Amino acid sequence: MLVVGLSGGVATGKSTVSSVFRAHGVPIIDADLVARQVVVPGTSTYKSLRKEFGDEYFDDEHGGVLRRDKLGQLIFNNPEKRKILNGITHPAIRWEMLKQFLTLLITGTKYIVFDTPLLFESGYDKWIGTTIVVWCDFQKEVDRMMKRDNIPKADAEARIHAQMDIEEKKKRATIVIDNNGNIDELREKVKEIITKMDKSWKPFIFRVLFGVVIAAVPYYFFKY
Ligand SMILES: Nc1ncnc2c1ncn2[C@@H]1O[C@H](COP(=O)(O)OP(=O)(O)OP(=O)(O)O)[C@@H](O)[C@H]1O
Repeated sequence: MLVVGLSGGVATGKSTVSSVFRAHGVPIIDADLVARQVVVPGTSTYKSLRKEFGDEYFDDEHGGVLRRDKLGQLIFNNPEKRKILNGITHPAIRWEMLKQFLTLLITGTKYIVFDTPLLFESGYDKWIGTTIVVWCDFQKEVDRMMKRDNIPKADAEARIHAQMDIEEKKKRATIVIDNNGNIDELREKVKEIITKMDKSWKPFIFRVLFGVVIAAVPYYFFKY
């Protein structure tokens, strides 16, 4: 199975790109979604967070859900608290993503998209054959974020500056998608990429190699 890593800047269009893949029937492992799933009330991660950060970060009027905005504000300028938060959530996120990955591996899907904003920061890109970075000009990124999230310009700019420079991500990517045009143009670009991937032999070659490795294990086990 070929794993395609999808990343980019904040609000540069990753979700829009992944929705085109999804509509084409390609399974998506969405790191943002997983990060939300592991902190739903009742999970062990939720309980650890509540114990560590206190009740004020949970909305008991709405089922006790985590107040992500409030916690986000706390950790934005507090590296120590951010480290604690990551120490609690990251193992759970990694485990959940691994489970999803293994499930898809068994189903024999041709390729999957691994949608994660921090693909390069986390170092996962080293393990992934094909990486896609979607980008747009800084001003467009700020405007789209302000409009979508209803936040002031300074906050949008701060969120962009908190991430790895988009030029660095573009340099490391296998495929770069320019999203300075309109949404229909973006969708067309993604469809072209999907067409090329559908024709690619890479997943087939990976599958054969995987089959050889799987067959070799019992062979050597019984032989020696
Ligand atoms: N080409 C485009 N023209 C106009 N608006 C766009 C375009 N592409 C995306 N948008 C809009 O910009 C916003 C951000 O897009 P999207 O949510 O896909 O980005 P994202 O990279 O997934 O964001 P995040 O980093 O927050 O996960 C959305 O409101 C989306 O509708």
